[in-house]
Amino acid sequence: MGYAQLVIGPAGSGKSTYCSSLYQHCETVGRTIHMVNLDPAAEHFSYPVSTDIRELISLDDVMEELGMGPNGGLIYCMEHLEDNLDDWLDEQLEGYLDDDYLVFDCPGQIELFTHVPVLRNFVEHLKRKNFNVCAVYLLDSQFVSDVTKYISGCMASLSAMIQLELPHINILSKMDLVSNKKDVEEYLNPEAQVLLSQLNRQMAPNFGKLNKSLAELVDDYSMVNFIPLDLRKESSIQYVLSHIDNCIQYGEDADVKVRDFDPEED
Ligand SMILES: Nc1nc2c(ncn2[C@@H]2O[C@H](COP(=O)(O)OP(=O)(O)OP(=O)(O)O)[C@@H](O)[C@H]2O)c(=O)[nH]1
Ligand SMILES: [Mg+2]
Repeated sequence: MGYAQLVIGPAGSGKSTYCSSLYQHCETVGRTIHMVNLDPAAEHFSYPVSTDIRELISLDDVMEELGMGPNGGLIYCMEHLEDNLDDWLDEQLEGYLDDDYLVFDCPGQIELFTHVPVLRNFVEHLKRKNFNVCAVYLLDSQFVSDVTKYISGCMASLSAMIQLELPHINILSKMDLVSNKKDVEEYLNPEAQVLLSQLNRQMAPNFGKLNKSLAELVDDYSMVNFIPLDLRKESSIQYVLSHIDNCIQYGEDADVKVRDFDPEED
């Protein structure tokens, strides 16, 4: 049984920075995680990359040789990955041990987790290979001060949930940039009434019905529980990590084993 985080979210939401901080944190506490780069356009890394999609295909080559633009080229690269799950990916996965913990740093193109089936097939493949996978969706806290941007971020997260059908953790990133924590707090576990009144205040009256449905949707499915992440604080990283570990049952097997061998218990 392997464990994996699939780190997703809009462009620039802080995925790679999170990956890097997570790696450092794990190093500090003496825990081994393996970083996998799934972004064929990435150039600089502040964590050691143990598996890299660019060894399979790079965006530069695709753009140069096929004359594609950056976004079409990226989709092309990811589809190439999809075509190579059984050979390239499996070869890579064979290099890991049974209960290794992998963190996949994904590209930020929103298409990848809204309607292009590549990531879905990718995680299906990981599941077949006996990985417990969790989607870690990052949303930039800077967008949360505005309720309309917040709703759009929630909808993108919901798309990912529907597309991927994975255990899912929402994270509000870049909390160090939030000067007034109170502004953000009501968005961590928002209530339909609060969202609705804010939406109605900002938008023309003819959106009233739509706003009500959106606010209720967000509330009904209680999909929007955001965990704030402040990378300056080790405790914040630890808190986020423990939620994710819980989601993929990391560490539970170990507990069971200890208990099994405890002579005090029957
Ligand atoms: N202040 C602050 N800046 C951050 C934080 N996380 C990321 N950034 C900045 O936000 C920008 C984007 O960060 P990345 O980690 O590259 O974001 P990403 O989601 O990997 O971006 P793409 O891979 O291009 O989609 C960079 O300039 C980072 O320095 C944070 O916690 N605090
Ligand atoms: Mg990145």
